[in-house]
Amino acid sequence: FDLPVENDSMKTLIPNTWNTAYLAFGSNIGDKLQYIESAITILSNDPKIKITQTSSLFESEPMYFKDQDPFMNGCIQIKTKYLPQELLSICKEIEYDELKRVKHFDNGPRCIDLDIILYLNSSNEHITINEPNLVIPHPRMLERSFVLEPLCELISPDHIHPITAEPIWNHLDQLYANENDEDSLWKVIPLPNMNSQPRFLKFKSINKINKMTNQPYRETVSPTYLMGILNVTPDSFSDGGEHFSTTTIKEINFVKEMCVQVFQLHESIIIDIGGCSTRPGSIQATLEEELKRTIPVIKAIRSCNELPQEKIILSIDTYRAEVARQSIEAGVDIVNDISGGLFDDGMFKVIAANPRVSYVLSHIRGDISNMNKMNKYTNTTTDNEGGMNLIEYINGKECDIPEAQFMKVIGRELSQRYKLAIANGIRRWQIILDPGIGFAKDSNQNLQIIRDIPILKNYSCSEDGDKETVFANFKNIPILLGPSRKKFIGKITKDEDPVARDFATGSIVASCVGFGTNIVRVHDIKDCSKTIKLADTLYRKI
Ligand SMILES: Nc1nc2ncc(COP(=O)(O)O)nc2c(=O)[nH]1
Repeated sequence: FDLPVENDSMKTLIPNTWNTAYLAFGSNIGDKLQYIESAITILSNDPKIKITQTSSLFESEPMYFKDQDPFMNGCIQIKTKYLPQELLSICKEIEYDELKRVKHFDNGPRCIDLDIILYLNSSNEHITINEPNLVIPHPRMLERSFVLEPLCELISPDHIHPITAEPIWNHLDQLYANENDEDSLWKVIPLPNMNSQPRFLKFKSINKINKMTNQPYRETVSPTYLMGILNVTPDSFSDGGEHFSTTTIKEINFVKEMCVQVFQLHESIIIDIGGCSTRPGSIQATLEEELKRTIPVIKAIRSCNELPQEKIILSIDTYRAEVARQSIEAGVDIVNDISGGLFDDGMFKVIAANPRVSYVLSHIRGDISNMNKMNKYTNTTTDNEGGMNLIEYINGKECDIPEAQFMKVIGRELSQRYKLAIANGIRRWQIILDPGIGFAKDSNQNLQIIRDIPILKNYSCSEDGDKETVFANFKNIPILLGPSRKKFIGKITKDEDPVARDFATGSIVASCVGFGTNIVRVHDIKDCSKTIKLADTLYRKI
């Protein structure tokens, strides 16, 4: 687009005030995430820069020059006192002086690339620049899904491009409407390296047009992950503690048997180790007891060289920060916290200190003893809490249809936890969402959660008028559901005994996949590995 060289926007910059900028990053050499993390850390250590949001991480095929490794891309939102040209110098210093980038040729391989995409003054007005060494908005941003996709996670659907005068979200839809395969991206969630090899959870959705309604929609096209439950508690309602033992031999043999079954159909398995039952009304184990049950099992699994370690993703099912911390040290890759950080103020800091550990942020109300009395989800109970003037979107459009109200309330409450997690330094790319089946929901609401997964996946909200708050957008964040053997199933099938609900759980698991769930947490690993494979083939054609 043709920008006037001289324009008034630069005159609106007030010295020494906090302005907003959006930077795009990319790397396709070496440990890409290490370079990205290093660049973000250097920026955050600068007193004139505050990192306010990071996007998801995406893997994309190289544009322009094809014969090179795939890129890892994303965006960050910063507050900065640097003027645009000063910020450009900071980015170049980080690329070439700090991280030793060597430029071979245009669009060639690079360890790190930092581009200024957008720059807004302290009144949130766009600054436009057209100088030989700096053009803002970035002149090629509208042709790049690896910039627009992460950028649109951080800006509201109403955010207008200052030159085209169109919402930037619309430019992303227009780009995808071309249906070019190289525009579709893999969302990657980093896990701790193993034998210095990077590991990731990978997810992919594509934008499609419904040929009958001509309406755009997003379709999940990546395989569903199976999360197998390994409860090492004596009272977990569903498996009666069949795995609870003072030695870890039983657990190791159980894991070996699971792997044999699952790896016939799936590339990897997530094993979720639980040392403290969260059955409604259950007595909570002490911290010491939970540590004694879980840490030895994690260490035993991780030290067993008969297991294909790189294909085993370990998760700890805990709401305690100290259990999470010691479990990470012992080798878990995911912290699965049913409380969304509510039960232990220290949890978010532990997760933020480990940017390669993934975090399941779940929805709940109250605590284990009273949560099932707190299942009133009408708009009057939660909106305008603390006077916030919330604008909520589904698929980028404000939506007030009654059918969406239930999941909007869950999305709203989850978004409060999400913003707090981000404010405590957790990266968006670490987060998996779980709307909490069986936690402060009645049977019908548990069924509605499964039906409404597409609403949650497309939920976003901004606090109108408050420039300081984070725009919470759940697009591209994977959804985990844990329906296995739960009471809402038994109520329909008349199965009092949870273990008798396994066959019915299989049907529910297939439905979860059909509604777009990305990870399903199950007890009956053998049969559900087949159910998930079938459902992926049927619904995702993979
Ligand atoms: N993320 C997540 N974790 C969980 N942990 C335990 C239970 C309780 O079920 P169990 O006692 O049968 O394991 N449910 C969930 C769940 O729904 N989601």
